Amino acid sequence: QQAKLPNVTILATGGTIAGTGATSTTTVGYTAATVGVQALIQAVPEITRVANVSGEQVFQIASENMSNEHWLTLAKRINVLLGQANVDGIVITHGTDTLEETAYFLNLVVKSKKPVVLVGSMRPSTALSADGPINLYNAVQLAGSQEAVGRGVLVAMNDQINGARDVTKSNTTTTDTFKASELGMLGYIQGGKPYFYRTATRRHTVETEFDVMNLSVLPQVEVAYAHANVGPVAIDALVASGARGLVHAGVGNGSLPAKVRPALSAARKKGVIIVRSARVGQGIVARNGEANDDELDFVAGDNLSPQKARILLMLALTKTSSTKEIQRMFSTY
Ligand SMILES: NC(=O)C[C@H](N)C(=O)O
Repeated sequence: QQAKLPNVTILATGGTIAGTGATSTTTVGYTAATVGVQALIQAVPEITRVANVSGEQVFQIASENMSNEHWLTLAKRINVLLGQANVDGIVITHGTDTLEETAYFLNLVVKSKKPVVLVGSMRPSTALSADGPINLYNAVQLAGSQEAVGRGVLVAMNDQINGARDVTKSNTTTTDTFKASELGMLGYIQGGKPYFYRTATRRHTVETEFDVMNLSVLPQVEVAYAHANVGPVAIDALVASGARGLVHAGVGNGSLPAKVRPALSAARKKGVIIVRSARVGQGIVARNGEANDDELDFVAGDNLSPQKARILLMLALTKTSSTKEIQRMFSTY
């Protein structure tokens, strides 16, 4: 242990960053989540010069298999670690498919100002020009930096820093996939130093009202996707399966197709909370815009993607079932 260096814990969860392929040119069709955390650290000995690093294997999964239960386990472990004086920051290695969702969940339930940085890779560890090692090196430096304190959960990939709320995977395979849509990234990591230009304005971490430390399950919230010719089948099935909340990934500005509106309205009358969002990927779904939310007693999803609206609605339902209160939360987080 070097006294001057920050203490960073790496929590490994799997993903392509821990993946292996048959050959150095295998960049699709590889196996995710095979390399353990100690091997990940040993592959980048440079990080031991910038931080005192320790590793824990929390799970070993491809992130398409990430579940609410995994999130609760991860959040609880992070809160315990960050409560210790000998931990300055945390890096989570993670598959990229649901990385943005884990990041937003943690952004709402981590109770510390210390840096929490998610990192993954688009190429497996065995590939030519694998992006995992440099991403991990940058993430550790960011998690150990003073600059990252109090900024909420961050994503460090491709030399760029993004905030958990706004970042999304935007390309199926390229290494520059993580973007904050039209809102832009927060900064860069260059030469081992973070450069921040912007900061997230929505409340996060220590400023939220959510606490998962005593929870073992989250309320069931599902997403129903709209498209031309859509009918009520999926919505009715999701409600019948016991959903307490439904996020409607509407077309355009969160519009409700005529065959969908009665099914959503009936679900609301049964007590299911309905959030109107959009499948478009950019822009705001505002209250009483393309639908009369006051009359339907629905919640407008602001600019959250459907998958992130699901997370906020789950956490909201741990506190309240009032649409007014939930609408306030969607304007706050
Ligand atoms: N690039 C990746 O990490 C993709 C992988 N399917 C995962 O999310 O685990």
